Amino acid sequence: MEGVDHLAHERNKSEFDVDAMKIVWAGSPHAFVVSDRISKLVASDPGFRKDNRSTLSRKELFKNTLRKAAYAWKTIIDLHLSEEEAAKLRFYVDEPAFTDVHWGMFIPAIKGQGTEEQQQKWLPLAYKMQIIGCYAQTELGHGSNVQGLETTATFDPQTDEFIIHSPTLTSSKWWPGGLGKVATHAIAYALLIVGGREQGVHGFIVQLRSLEDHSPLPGMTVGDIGMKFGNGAYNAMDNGVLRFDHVRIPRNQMLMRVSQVTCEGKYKQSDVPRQLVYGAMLYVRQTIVADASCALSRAVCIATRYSAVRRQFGSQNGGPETQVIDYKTQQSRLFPLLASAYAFRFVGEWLKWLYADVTQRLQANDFSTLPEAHACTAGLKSLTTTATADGIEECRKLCGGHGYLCSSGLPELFAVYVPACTYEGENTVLLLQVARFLMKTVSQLGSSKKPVGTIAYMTRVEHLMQCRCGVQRGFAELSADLVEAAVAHCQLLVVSKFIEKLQQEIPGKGVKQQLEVLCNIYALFLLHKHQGDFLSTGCITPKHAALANDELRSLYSQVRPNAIALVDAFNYTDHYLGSILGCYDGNVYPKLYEAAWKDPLNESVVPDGYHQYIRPLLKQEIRTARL
Ligand SMILES: CCCCCCCCCCCCCCCCCCCCCCCC(=O)SCCNC(=O)CCNC(=O)[C@H](O)C(C)(C)COP(=O)(O)OP(=O)(O)OC[C@H]1O[C@@H](n2cnc3c(N)ncnc32)[C@H](O)[C@@H]1OP(=O)(O)O
Ligand SMILES: Cc1cc2nc3c(=O)[nH]c(=O)nc-3n(C[C@H](O)[C@H](O)[C@H](O)COP(=O)(O)OP(=O)(O)OC[C@H]3O[C@@H](n4cnc5c(N)ncnc54)[C@H](O)[C@@H]3O)c2cc1C
Repeated sequence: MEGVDHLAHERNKSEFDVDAMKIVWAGSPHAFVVSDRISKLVASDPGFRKDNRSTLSRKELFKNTLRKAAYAWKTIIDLHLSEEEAAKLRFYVDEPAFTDVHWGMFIPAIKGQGTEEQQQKWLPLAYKMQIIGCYAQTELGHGSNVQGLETTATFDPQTDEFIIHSPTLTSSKWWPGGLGKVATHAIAYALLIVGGREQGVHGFIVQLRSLEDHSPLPGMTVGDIGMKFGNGAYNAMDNGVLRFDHVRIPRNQMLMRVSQVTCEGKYKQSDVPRQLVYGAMLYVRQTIVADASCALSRAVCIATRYSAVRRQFGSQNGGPETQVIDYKTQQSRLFPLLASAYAFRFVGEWLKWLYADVTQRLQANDFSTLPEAHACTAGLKSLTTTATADGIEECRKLCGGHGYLCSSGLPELFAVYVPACTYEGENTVLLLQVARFLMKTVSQLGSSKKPVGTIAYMTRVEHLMQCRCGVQRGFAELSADLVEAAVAHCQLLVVSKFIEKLQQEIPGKGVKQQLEVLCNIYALFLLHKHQGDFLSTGCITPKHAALANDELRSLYSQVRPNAIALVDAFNYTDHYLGSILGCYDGNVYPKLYEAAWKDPLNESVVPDGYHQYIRPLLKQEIRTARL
């Protein structure tokens, strides 16, 4: 039935002020207003239609993405959108594109690693999109091991230029988004060689394509690396391959905030740490954490609404069957994911603050919090993306068979999201970075250097004092256990930031109570999942473990009447959700039925290929058929 809200009875059950929760989710009343306005603008504009994406060929999809990016840019200019509004527009357009890497990596790299002069020259061009940049770090042979990159940048004092060269096949740049077909410029990372000496990996601004006709400049071999996981989805992005054949660039195109090469060929290091070369990664990892709560909440919204619509078994006296959301097993799989979405939202907010704080300090040449910021961004990126990718897949299963249809929105969401576990630092490699930071801290316990900030708790963990002398030995041997310790540290961070959020004033009837329930679910679910570790280390007794489990069940019952309202609080439009199963009005079955008839296979009753392949089979003429 058109226009009927099939979930109205669920919405009527809720015990809290949903509008107030929408503001908590958005971050502030202002953020809510902006997000709400832009989401409706995108949803109502046919130029941003996306429901036909899975039926397009790669070439059609890519061209359509180019059109959308140009149309989005025109919208941003015509409507004089602010940076905040433009970022929201990109979010609701919901299509990976070269613009992500241009704004998310190319510009931040110039800002973080370029000198004042370099910023003045390049940033205005990039802000107006008169040049389009990509971030060319990874190579065919090396991604995680950045110091192992093979591309060389050799200084030629005769001409005051660097010669950028790919000496081997494995030194080909491989993966950079936007590189394949669009970018005019790259920040290319290469091993600097000055006066015959290797000086480590540095970033260089390299023009790739002509600004007149887009043809690759001399010495560049560049193209797309091919189809990626899932139909549609991330294939809108032109991840690329690039080889340099002795390409010359002026000396002033090496990003020189961290270290400089003079025209005489002298290599000089500033007093800023070398790690600033990795600054863009710090920034992007922080945005990836914020994005995790969006992707997870989207999947959870779909699975929760559908679980309230779907009925299986349990009919009494011919009455309706049981809504699957009422099964305790469904709740025990779904509600921890709902709680995780909220938990990741708040830790993402906190990480944004931490990043702003470290950036301010770096500008004032205070580098003291950089290692902690690196550990937090790396660890939380790993934790939240792993949990989100797994969570999206769990939501697909929670929707039964219909979750496997593209029209559920979940297969595409998974395909677009899952590379987040690999890009911007492979998740295990990042956890090893956290482990290294934790072990360094342990080795310093008892010295005059007291751990502060997110590791302050370590002084309170007595048995860490006993193991501090041995921690630098056997890191590689114990790395699998150390990765688990790093995960536990990050989980503690998420829980503690959720608790800190609850210590703030939170207006709105029943809002704080709902968040307390979700916070307890998140924490107790982790305790339940890892109870073996807690029991074996004597942190809890079997009685505690049983109590935690009982409490979890009771918390799930408290969430149940509020579940639909808790996902409504994300304020997602049907356009953004892109899911028949998750549509706001819950009118799932007629929409699924109608959508099926729109599939290209249903354009004709008898399929193409019938006369060639089916009829000869049926007529036993297969031996004489021309196949
Ligand atoms: C269609 C719509 C159009 C709409 C238009 C609208 C326009 C407006 C839109 C705006 C949108 C904005 C969107 C933004 C979204 C952005 C999304 C971007 C998408 C991302 C795509 C993915 C990109 C990539 O993947 S780039 C490549 C990333 N690569 C990696 O991450 C490599 C991983 N490897 C490493 O990080 C390192 O090399 C590492 C750390 C593993 C190496 O270890 P190693 O021990 O060898 O390190 P060393 O080099 O020796 O250094 C060690 C030393 O440094 C410390 N350290 C390491 N990393 C860092 C760091 N990042 N920061 C600080 N410190 C670091 C480390 O701890 C060590 O310290 P010690 O003290 O020595 O212990
Ligand atoms: C969709 C997508 C977009 C991307 N966009 C860009 C981009 O714009 N620009 C760019 O430069 N790059 C980009 N990349 C590349 C990406 O950053 C790398 O793929 C990523 O950093 C992982 O590196 P790798 O591929 O070398 O993995 P590997 O390091 O080869 O990982 C393979 C396995 O080895 C393990 N491993 C590696 N090292 C260790 C270790 N020291 N100890 C224990 N285990 C280890 C890993 O855990 C993993 O299981 C993109 C990648 C993808 C998938």
